[in-house]
Amino acid sequence: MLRTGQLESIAFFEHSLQKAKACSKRFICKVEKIMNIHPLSVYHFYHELGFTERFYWSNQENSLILTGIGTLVPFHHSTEEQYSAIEKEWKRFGEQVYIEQENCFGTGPIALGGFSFFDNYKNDQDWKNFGTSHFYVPKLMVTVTNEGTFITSNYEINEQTTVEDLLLQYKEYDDFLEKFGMKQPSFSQSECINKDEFEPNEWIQSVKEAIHQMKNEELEKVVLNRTLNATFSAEVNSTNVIYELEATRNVNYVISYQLKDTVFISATPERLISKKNNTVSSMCLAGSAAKGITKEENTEAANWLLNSKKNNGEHAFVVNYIRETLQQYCNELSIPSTPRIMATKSLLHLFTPVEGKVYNHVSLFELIQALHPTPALGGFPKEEACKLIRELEPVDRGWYGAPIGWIDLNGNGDFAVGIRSALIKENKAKLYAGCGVVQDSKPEEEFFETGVKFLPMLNALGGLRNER
Ligand SMILES: C=C(O[C@H]1C=CC=C(C(=O)O)[C@@H]1O)C(=O)O
Repeated sequence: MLRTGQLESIAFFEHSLQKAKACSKRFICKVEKIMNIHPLSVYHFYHELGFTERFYWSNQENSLILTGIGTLVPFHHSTEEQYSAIEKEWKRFGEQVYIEQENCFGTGPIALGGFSFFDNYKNDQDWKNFGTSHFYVPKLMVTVTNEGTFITSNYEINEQTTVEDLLLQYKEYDDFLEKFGMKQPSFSQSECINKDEFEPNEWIQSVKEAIHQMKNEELEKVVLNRTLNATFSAEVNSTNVIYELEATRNVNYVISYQLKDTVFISATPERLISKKNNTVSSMCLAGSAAKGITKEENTEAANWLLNSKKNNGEHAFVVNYIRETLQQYCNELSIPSTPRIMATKSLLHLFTPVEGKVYNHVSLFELIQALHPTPALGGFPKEEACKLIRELEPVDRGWYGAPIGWIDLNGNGDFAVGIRSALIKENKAKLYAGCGVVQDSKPEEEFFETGVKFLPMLNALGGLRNER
């Protein structure tokens, strides 16, 4: 399956092991271009290699699909300095890995992972595998780009490691790809047997309370989240959920991150920040309207949204915040003065793209830390809004609404905001949806909006099957 012949592989491992040992490296990375395989097959059959972690990432144009399985090195920190701690460890890893040649974008050693919404979140059972930050370098990763399909395999070595040890490991990956790389996963959706919106009346009361506080205090916007618990007749198959999300996608990202028995999955329209050399991209996404059925209804909804004072106000907090934050890191920044419409499956949003050029010393982790949470997920002012969220929300956000993505050793990468998401464990899923609350919000309308935000994920999970 792998393109490299046996002799070439022997030569590669002999050469790189010798080089790596000579400069005291602890890891070796091998990248190969291969014939097409479907990354979802690798994602689906990961346990055949005895792995318990897997990651799936695809962006809007499918210009980058990543599937990582197994952990070579984990990085996780529960301190409040998790961004700088992860960055430090990532740099250290970079110094310890032997790479034969400069790799194409999206291949080679990549760390996949994310952060929790709050630095010091409550010890929530649902999120116990995830913590405040979790990243890992996968043992095996498939990358699909416009340039083809690539396999990255990463190996840990020590003084005793022999070429035969590495070849044995390599053969295991090769056999796995030979056997499963083309095999169609069995897509079976489990039936939803119960759907329960968590404390709907209490949530509406919380929105009223937030609006009330805005009258007296300096708080101007807060984003409140609510949850829906769904139970299924059998274990939820996350391959199937990804497949459904991909088949009906019109969001920027489909992401899945599994640690042990828990999977966080998000079909999110929202990018927090991406970086390629000095170019960064972000976006302002806030202000929503439900889509209509006909084209005329959608045009009407889009016009309404573009002219809605309340939604434009909600959106402006995000634009101002992202502008003020990125200005500190960029020598060029381009943000259009008026928002446009972004359409997802069930909603229209106000959307303003952001492009910039950062100073040479600026890192992706620095930008993530500075931006998160934007007023699209926290509120404005940030501290007041976050304080109120913690007071009013009974369910921990975990990784909902937080940065999730990947980074390479050149410091390039892409981080999305984990909204329109669910946490899946066995036959249960908890879905998350939030909305911006401002002084002229109507609690029932916000309730409706969050209800619409649940739908694409609920649908992909199979929760709307009997209602279509
Ligand atoms: C907080 C969420 O959406 C954000 C992104 C787009 C529009 C939003 C809004 O109109 O309230 C939210 O700011 C969510 O989907 O959970």
